[in-house]
Amino acid sequence: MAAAAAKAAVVLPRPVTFVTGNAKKLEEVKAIIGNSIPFKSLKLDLPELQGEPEDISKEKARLAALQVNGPVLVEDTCLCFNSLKGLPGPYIKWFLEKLGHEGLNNLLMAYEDKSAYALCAFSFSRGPGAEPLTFLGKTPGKIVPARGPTDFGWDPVFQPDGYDQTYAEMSKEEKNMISHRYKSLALVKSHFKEAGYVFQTDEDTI
Ligand SMILES: O=c1[nH]cnc2c1ncn2[C@@H]1O[C@H](COP(=O)(O)OP(=O)(O)O)[C@@H](O)[C@H]1O
Ligand SMILES: [Mg+2]
Repeated sequence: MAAAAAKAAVVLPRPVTFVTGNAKKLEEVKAIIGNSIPFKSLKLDLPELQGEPEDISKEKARLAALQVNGPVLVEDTCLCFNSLKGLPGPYIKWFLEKLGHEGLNNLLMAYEDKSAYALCAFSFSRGPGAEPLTFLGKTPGKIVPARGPTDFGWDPVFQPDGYDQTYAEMSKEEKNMISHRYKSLALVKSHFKEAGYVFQTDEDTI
């Protein structure tokens, strides 16, 4: 009965499955969480839901947990323009695809305020039926004409506050120290630390 634990550890039946089909996101998540959370990645075709970022993220985690039948992490990224009351927000993927970097700038042509924020929502579900927890990370900045490499989404048109480089012009290490994804994952990491989840491996005989 050594130190009757204040709370029993929650045993998760396997590593957390991070559901994404986006190789660039996966690269950043790996760089940011390293070995702190045992996870594997899986590309699942989940519906792109509509609504508020937090609700979309929770619902996605519920659906993913059912499909995976185990613990899951899902992530969604929004790019929100203050002049447009937060839009394109969760719809940035389609806006970027259809309008490109120049079109995103043009959306703000009629407004003096070019400020925006990148918002990352990670949701974690322990498994089917469990209520997902959501962790939001937000980095404020502004929308600028594209500068820097064009290998990841809207990175070239987003310049975080306090920097004179766009996300795309920054080194990966630098972006990963201040990004919306970093901030959200910092909360995910502290949740895992706090909860002290135990991951059951094949060798365990429970
Ligand atoms: O950190 C980022 N920098 C730049 N673009 C990003 C970043 N994170 C996501 N994106 C892009 O923003 C959009 C967000 O959509 P979503 O989060 O649904 O991506 P996914 O479906 O590709 O995983 C996508 O076009 C994605 O490529
Ligand atoms: Mg998506």
